[in-house]
Amino acid sequence: YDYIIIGGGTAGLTVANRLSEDGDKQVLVLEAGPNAENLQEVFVPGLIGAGQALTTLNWAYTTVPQTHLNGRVLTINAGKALGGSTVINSMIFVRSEKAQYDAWGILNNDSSWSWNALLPYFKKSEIFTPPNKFQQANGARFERDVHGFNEEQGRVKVGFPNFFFQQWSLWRQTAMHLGFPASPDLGNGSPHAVGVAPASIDPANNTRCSAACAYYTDFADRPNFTVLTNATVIRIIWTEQGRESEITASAVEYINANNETQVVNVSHGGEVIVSAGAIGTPKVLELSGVGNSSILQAAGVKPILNIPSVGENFADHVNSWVNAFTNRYMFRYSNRTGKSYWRKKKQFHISLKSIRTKGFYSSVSRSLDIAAPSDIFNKSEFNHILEESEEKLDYFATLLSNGNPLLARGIQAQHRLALDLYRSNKNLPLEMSLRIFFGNTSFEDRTMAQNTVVSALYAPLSRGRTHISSSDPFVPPMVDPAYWTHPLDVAFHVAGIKLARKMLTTGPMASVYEEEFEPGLEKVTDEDIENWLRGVVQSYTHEVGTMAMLPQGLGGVVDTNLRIYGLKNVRVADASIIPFPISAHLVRNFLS
Ligand SMILES: Cc1cc2nc3c(=O)[nH]c(=O)nc-3n(C[C@H](O)[C@H](O)[C@H](O)COP(=O)(O)OP(=O)(O)OC[C@H]3O[C@@H](n4cnc5c(N)ncnc54)[C@H](O)[C@@H]3O)c2cc1C
Repeated sequence: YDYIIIGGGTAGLTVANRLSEDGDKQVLVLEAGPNAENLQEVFVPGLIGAGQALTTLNWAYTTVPQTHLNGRVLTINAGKALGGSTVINSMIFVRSEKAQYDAWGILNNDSSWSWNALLPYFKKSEIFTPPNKFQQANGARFERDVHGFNEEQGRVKVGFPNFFFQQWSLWRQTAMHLGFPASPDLGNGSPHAVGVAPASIDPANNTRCSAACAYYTDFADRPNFTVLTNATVIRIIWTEQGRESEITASAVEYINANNETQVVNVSHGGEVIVSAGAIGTPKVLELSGVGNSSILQAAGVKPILNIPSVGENFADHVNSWVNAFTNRYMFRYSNRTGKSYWRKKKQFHISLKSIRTKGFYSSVSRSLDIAAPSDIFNKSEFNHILEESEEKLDYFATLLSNGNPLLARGIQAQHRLALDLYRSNKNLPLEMSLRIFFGNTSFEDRTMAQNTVVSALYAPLSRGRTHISSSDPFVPPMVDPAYWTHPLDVAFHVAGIKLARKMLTTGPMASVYEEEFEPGLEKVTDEDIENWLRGVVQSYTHEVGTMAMLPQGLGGVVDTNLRIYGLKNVRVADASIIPFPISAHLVRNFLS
């Protein structure tokens, strides 16, 4: 094969589709999971929770006990199917603040990684359906200039939901009362606002448009585009020619559905592209002998190339919530026909009719409110917080870099940039969204009359790591996101809970507020909230950064062409290359 792609997920299928446009090139995708596109739990948007619960479609990585979260072990969901995480994700298709994409280019001294340079590709990837009158009446807005409509080139079907709860309009009005502008488009690079999020859903039939739907199903008959499912890659095999810079991938070893070991060869001049996700990719590289030599030796793998930053620089979003009782009014909802579904309680009834009639299950509708520092801190208070972080730049860069001096410089460069962006209100630390079911209370134990505001911590400064601990490919990797290690992350998250409370109790949301029950009104001070949060915070499963695109002098693993330093023909294309987390929900748009 001219190109062997390890992992048929979000980025892997995108790359495979585009490469196979050249009919002279043979492209192979090896995907560990099955093709699950025909499962109702996958294609019915509203059954999203059921999809995640299917452990067969979810790697469900577990973390080591988290020091700053009361020693709790958290789960990080990641899709294990053709289409990767887009098979189980929430389908929100928004973009981050321009300055955050620009930060990638600044860190790499390469302006080809910037909002302006990426926007044409963002547009190329999508087939966008503008909102109709019903969707506009429910708050959907779009700016034509930032979207793609080309049915020849576009692949991901993107549009607005057809189903809206009444409370979302109250939520948006409340946000506006609190000073958030109404967003003209949450994908326009200025998402510090409130608006209705577009979703990767096919408007023709209200079904999920995963990466498999976008980049594989309609192209499966290309003779040069081969996809093997249930194929778990064990390692890359190398042709060593003496000098490190000439280490060349010659083949890839995988285990097929019958548990047989197979080898596929890379053509002369061909390439291997690793797209196994932010946890899967460093694992494949480490099993192949590329990574921190001491970690590899301890795991029983012969080192081929010592790159100590492989698996480091791990960043993830986390979330938490405020739950409040509400009155019945909130649960009457309208669809196109204006019909009331108040009495319908079987939430997990698989409703194909619902997607036909644009009912509850036809979308995962979200109105998002993206907050900046100015929304949660007053200026002098925030300056003080930033000064404290600036004084400790060295300390945290060293602490978070696991004894790797080059990466310490890289983390320090990221932190400096993040603090500068915070100062100019361009690093957006929180996403707020209104939901009806969220938190630790099981679905069965919930009363219906409940509102949740989810507060997600974006742009975190904490960095952790993931590494193999065994040469056995079926032993899950060690995952330590080191959540909440940096005090600025804690300060933002506590402030997010206070903002969530304020949103629930400000008009017009206040008109449907009855009483808060989580964290509970007895949690008054910042310290009370912080202590409660340590016991409940969850992963938002937006992990990035473990094969960071950074200069070698800053502890990078890949260059700006996504080639791994020191390897002749191996690139990485997935969330692991993102050096600096962005404030979007999260990277689907970018990886497409
Ligand atoms: C539950 C959930 C909700 C989310 N909600 C949203 C959202 O609403 N909007 C948004 O933009 N983002 C969301 N995200 C994040 C987003 O979906 C991911 O960041 C993105 O899809 C990651 O893409 P990727 O290409 O890096 O990895 P993935 O899409 O995860 O692809 C990696 C692929 O590699 C395969 N693989 C791994 N190891 C091997 C191996 N050894 N051999 C062969 N194959 C292997 C995996 O099975 C998988 O298919 C969500 C994520 C999750 C998990």
